[in-house]
Amino acid sequence: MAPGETIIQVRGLRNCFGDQVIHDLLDLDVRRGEILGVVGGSGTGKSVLMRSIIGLQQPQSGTIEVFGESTVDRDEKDLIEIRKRWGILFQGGALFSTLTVAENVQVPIKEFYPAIGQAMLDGIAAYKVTMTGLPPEAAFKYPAELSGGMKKRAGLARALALDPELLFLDEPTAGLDPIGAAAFDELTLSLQRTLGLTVFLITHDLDSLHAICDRVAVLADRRVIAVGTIPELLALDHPWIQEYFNGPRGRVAAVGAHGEGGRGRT
Ligand SMILES: Nc1ncnc2c1ncn2[C@@H]1O[C@H](COP(=O)(O)OP(=O)(O)OP(=O)(O)O)[C@@H](O)[C@H]1O
Repeated sequence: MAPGETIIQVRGLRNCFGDQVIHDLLDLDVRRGEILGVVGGSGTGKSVLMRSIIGLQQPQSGTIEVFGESTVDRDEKDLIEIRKRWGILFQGGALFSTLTVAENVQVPIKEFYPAIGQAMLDGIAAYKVTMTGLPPEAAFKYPAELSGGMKKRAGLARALALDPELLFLDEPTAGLDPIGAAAFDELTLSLQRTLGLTVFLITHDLDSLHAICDRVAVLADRRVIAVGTIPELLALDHPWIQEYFNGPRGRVAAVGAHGEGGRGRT
């Protein structure tokens, strides 16, 4: 696939839980090589959208293609080849608490490549741990021994275990202090550039949107109401978009990213 080509295509998506309609007629395209920020009020269905895309949530209707293949109504084993091509950092890191960081990183490798020997597994885990900016000794620690920021990095190391082309990040900077969050943004951007990743980034973090996202998709009214760069979104007259980006926090984040010394992408 060429850069800019659609890597995730969602059309007419409908998700309900009982009487509660979460998504209706939702469309979205994610292009290869971009960092797409996904924003929306709490409960608008950002995580449900991600879970639908990766085949963990069966929608009522609609189509979803990732790398040109449907992820709807597929058995887990049908999705094996696609699952090897993406990595996921779930909200909160979702590390296995009884495994060390290295063992956590090795979980997806063992699942998909059971024949790989322990020495190579250890080598890959050490490399991924270093790649995410953790000290080498962090590989031997248990999640409970790590700070919040280190847990996120360990989760990212596991998400990168299989050298994915596509990375899903669900609120990676939530719970981090501003310095830790900015450092995680830098890491995401540098990995995306170095590895040529496409990143689907669910976030509430306005600083992250300004600092690293190429485009932002806005979820409201059960669908994606707009996708574009932040200046493109600001030109729209939607009340939630105006309130979000032009409210007090939005303005501070914009000054931080585009003001003196800033290097906003959008
Ligand atoms: N398995 C489930 N069963 C029933 N309802 C669910 C389920 N998963 C999600 N929901 C509901 O779907 C809605 C959307 O949830 P989701 O977690 O996707 O929101 P979100 O936009 O990611 O929110 P936040 O920003 O607060 O994380 C919520 O009202 C939630 O309660």
